[in-house]
Amino acid sequence: MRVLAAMSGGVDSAVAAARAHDAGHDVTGVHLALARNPQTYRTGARGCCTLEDSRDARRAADVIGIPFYVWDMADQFHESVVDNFVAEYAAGRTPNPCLRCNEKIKFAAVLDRAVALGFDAVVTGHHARLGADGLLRRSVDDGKDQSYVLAVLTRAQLDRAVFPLGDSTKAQVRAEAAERGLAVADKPDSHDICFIADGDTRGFLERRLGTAPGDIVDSRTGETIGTHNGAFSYTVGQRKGLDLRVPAADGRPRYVLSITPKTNTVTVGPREALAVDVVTATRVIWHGEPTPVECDVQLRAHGEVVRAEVTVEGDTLTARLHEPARGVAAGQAIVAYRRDPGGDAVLGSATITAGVPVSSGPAEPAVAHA
Ligand SMILES: Nc1ncnc2c1ncn2[C@@H]1O[C@H](COP(=O)(O)OP(=O)(O)OP(=O)(O)O)[C@@H](O)[C@H]1O
Repeated sequence: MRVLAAMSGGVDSAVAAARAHDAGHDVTGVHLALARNPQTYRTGARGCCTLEDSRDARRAADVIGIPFYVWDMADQFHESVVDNFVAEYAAGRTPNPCLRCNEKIKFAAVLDRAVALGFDAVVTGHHARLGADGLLRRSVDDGKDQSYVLAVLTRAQLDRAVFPLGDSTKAQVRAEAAERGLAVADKPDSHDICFIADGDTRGFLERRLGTAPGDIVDSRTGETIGTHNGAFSYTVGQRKGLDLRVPAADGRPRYVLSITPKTNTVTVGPREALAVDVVTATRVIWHGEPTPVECDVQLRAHGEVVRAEVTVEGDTLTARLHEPARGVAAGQAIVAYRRDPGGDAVLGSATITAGVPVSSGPAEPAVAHA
């Protein structure tokens, strides 16, 4: 196959490209320049957007012995990922930009351009597997598994994806990189959000959206117990960073229960009020298995899995959880997995719209738009 290896400048994608080359594919390496001002992006720790990353990717391609190009995708990245990230927070939701980048950039803009240039597939260093049945599966390395942020891909996108690392642990990948003489063998893993240089999401949102002082309200009493600089920078389930002037009567911490953009209000309550046992979601990608189906669901990146009955009707997915989950935020993905000894298989995914609090009546939106 003629394949395009997406090379971030990190160790994973360097080894993925090398393995694709060893497997006999005709591999071309491409680094995506995603930053409009690369110098403002984090250097060193990040594996995606700096000039240093671009040079690391080029050096790795040279060692492997494959042609290498840099594609400037900064405009598409900013429009599809960064602007969407800001808009989602402004609407009171909690987006996952890595998932969005996979959906709109790596396996859409990049894949489309690759196909137009005559490539058969895109190779990445994601930690995930593709089964013989075409279903996405978790990596053998639980701690590194990235199936959650890939679960949004359609069958057509998965058919043109190659993930050479899914059967390896991160430690094995690093050891192999060293054996291959790849200078990135010890490069630190990327963390946080690549376009937020200092890791301060709230500061980033305030620079984009301005500050908008408003109230933090107690769900039980309706009393204003604190203030904030913009409801948009909070997330359901959040406990830290709440500036409360009235301590809780029971002395227990309070958590964000909901965000209401229209009134710029953040509502907080005790931990037990976060528990939901029904989750609804939209923008469904489902891989065929008839529903209702008993499966595991994951409700946020690196979150725990919960057993549930999942039903898909049209573009709505409903998950009835067998035990309550907390911190379920609109805008995050719900990913359904079928247990499988060869790596749990992704049955489908959807974007969370609401969680229904345990033993409450009709669905209460996690975000009130009224
Ligand atoms: N700027 C980029 N240019 C090209 N490919 C990229 C870029 N950023 C990410 N990728 C691709 O997406 C994959 C997953 O990205 P992610 O940021 O999660 O990687 P990572 O864990 O940092 O991996 P790596 O060690 O390869 O950087 C990478 O392995 C790579 O194939």
